[in-house]
Amino acid sequence: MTKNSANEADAATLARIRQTIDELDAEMHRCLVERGQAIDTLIKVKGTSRPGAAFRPGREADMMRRLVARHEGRLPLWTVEHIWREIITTFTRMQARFDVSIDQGVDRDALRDTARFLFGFTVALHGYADAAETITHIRETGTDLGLVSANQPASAGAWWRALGRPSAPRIMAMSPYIRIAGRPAEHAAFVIAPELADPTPPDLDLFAVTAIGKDPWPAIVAAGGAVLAEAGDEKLIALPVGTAVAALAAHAGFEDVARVGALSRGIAIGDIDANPVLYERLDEEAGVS
Ligand SMILES: O=C(O)C(=O)C[C@]1(C(=O)O)C=C[C@@H](O)C=C1
Repeated sequence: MTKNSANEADAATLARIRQTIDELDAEMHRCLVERGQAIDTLIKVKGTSRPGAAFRPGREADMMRRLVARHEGRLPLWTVEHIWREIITTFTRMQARFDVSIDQGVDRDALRDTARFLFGFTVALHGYADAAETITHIRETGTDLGLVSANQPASAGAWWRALGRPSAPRIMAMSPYIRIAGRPAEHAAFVIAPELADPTPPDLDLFAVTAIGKDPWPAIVAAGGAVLAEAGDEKLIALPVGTAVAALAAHAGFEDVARVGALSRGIAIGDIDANPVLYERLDEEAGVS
C-alpha cells in the first residue's frame, strides 16, 4: 500500500468512527429529551409541588447500584456517576426548584467540588460559614439541599443536633456514594435535605444520642451500627433500619435519642478502606478492575 492510499484508508476509517460517534451522540441526546418528557408525566403523578416531594434518595441509590453493576470498559466509573448525578439533579429541579447550600467552614474547595460533582451546574450554590449556618439556611428556605463536611472541627460541636426536629432538615445521603481509589470529589460529606416524602425504605437510620456513663461504641457496633461523629458525649450514630433503638439505648448507655436522617448504603470497590456499615462491597459485579 502506498503512503497516499494508507492515508485514504485511515481517513475513511476515521470518517466511519466519527459517524458512529455522531449517531451515538444523537441517540443519547434523543434519550435525554425523551427522559424529559417522561418527567413531565411523572410530575403529574407524583405531585411534586410540596417542598421535599421530588427527592427520592432511595431510588437514586438503587439507580447508582444498577449503574455500577452494568458498567464496563475503560470509561471511568466516576465519569458515568457524575453524568448521572447531573441528569438526576436537572430532572429533579424540573419537578421543583431548589438550590444547594454548602458548608464552607472546612475544606472549602473540596466541598465545592463535591457539590458540583453531585449536583452539576444546574443549581446555584450558596456558601455558609459552617455546618450550623448551612442547616439554618436549608430550614429557612424549606426547599434547598445542603452539603456539610463529615470532617468538622471541634468548634462545630454536635452540629447534627439541629437536624430532625419536626420541620427541621435531615441527612438524606452521604457522599461519595461510590468509594473507589482515584475518584474525584472523594471528600466525605453529608447531604442534608428538607423533610422528604420518599416512600423507599433506607438501609440505615441516623440518630443524635447523648452517651451516659459507659462508652456506647461496642454495643452500637454489635447491633450492626456505627458512630459517625462525636462531640464529647454527643454522638451521631447509624443503625440498621428496624433496630429496637429504645432497648439498645438502655443497654448501650445513651439517651436523648432524636432521629436526624437516614441513608442508603453506598458501594465500595477495590482496594479502599470503607466502613462496612456504610458501604457494601461490590467488587465482583462492578466490572471495574
Ligand atoms: O423517580 C422519581 O421519582 C424521579 O423523580 C426521577 C428522578 C430521576 O431523574 O431519575 C429524579 C429525582 C429523584 O430523586 C429520583 C429519580
